[in-house]
Amino acid sequence: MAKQPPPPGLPLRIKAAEKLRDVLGGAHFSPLTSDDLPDGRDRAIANRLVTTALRRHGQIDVILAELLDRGLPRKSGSFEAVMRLSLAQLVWLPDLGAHSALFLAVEALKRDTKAAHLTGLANAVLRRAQAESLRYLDLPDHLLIPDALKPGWSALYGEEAIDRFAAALIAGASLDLTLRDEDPELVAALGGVPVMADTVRIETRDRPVEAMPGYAEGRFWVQDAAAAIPARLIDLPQGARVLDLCAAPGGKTAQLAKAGYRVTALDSDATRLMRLKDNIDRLGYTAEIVTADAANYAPREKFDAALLDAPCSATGTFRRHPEVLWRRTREDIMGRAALQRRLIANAAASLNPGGILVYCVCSLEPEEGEAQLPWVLAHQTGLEPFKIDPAELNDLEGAVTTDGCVRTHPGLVTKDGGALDGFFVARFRRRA
Ligand SMILES: C[S@@+](CC[C@H](N)C(=O)[O-])C[C@H]1O[C@@H](n2cnc3c(N)ncnc32)[C@H](O)[C@@H]1O
Repeated sequence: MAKQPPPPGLPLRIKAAEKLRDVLGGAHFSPLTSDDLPDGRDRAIANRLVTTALRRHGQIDVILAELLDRGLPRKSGSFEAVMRLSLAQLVWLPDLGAHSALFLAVEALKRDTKAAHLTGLANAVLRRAQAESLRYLDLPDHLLIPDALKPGWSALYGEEAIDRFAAALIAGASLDLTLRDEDPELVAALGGVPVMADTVRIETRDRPVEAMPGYAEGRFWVQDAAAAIPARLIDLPQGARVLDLCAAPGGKTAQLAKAGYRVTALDSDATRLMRLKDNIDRLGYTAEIVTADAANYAPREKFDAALLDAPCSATGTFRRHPEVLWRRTREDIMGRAALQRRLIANAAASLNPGGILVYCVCSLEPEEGEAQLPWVLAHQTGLEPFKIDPAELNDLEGAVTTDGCVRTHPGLVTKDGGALDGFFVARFRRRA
């Protein structure tokens, strides 16, 4: 007998569950691509399911705790991922229909040998969730932010920050591009809106970045508006030697090359450096590429400036990577803050007298940002603060702190009315 084709919608459900399961297991989230699901409509639905389940993670935790008396069954394959997708669909994606949330969950579990015995449980739980979906829709948004992050955020960004950041999480991020040249024609072809300096924003797009006009010709690169700020805070004559530390995949390397500097791009990850090389080749820029640990790199010739985009908790990127919120522990953040201090010390040692150091992290955590300033002043006596003037950032009000650092977060509004990733930037000068 001929093999039955799978029910419509099942292949995309299984792909979505595999993706979510990987992320729950520790992988970095990236949307499903045409290699995963060639059909654009299927891919869009699968990505909506996964991103909604990730953004609503904290609320889905509450629902699962209420509906699974004995918690999640252990060693149950794709069960958790399949349930989270269907709960996201039942409560927040009503246009996808309730029937498929139940039916396809059961069908997906039947095909997973580790979870096939749980179809009865899944069916019962999802039926109860369907009956309660209007009540779940009213779950408070503050549940979207883990308790571990709330005190630091309320103290630094104000009491209402939790609600504002939760709203930014649900809204997600637009696509920000940095332009290689002033390029009004391209901006019009892309349907972009100027955000600040050479950053334009694309609110809706109908194709992958690689298929957008101008990509193949290297006329832009993808970079959040906030991530584009640090490189602009180095203002030196063309030809100055600039060290880009923790450089891959090269967004800031490209900006430094665009400014006319002789750039050395350093990263410890050789694979990520291959991506950097592809990116700057596509854009027509050049840079010396070095694979090394930034904590002990000792250049033969010192630099006029260094940009240190240090590894961090990345909580500032939660609109694109909601999973970072649920991964970070206090210990983890403190460990990264200690590494950042080692990297700052070594970056300072690679500068000529008078050389500029820009330190930045895509983190919202004060330990990785604001608290690094007094530490530098106390322990890196060879560095002095080189305060950022609000006039240097006149297209983003409210981003420069009283200490002369830059602090962006998803509650700040850009001139197009949009939001930004969370970044902290401090600038120093090596004493002569
Ligand atoms: C936030 S990403 C950098 C993004 C990049 N600056 C850009 O604008 O495209 C952090 C980078 O730090 C690198 N990294 C982490 N630890 C490092 C170390 N000890 N030395 C050098 N690079 C490191 C990672 O491989 C990663 O590429």
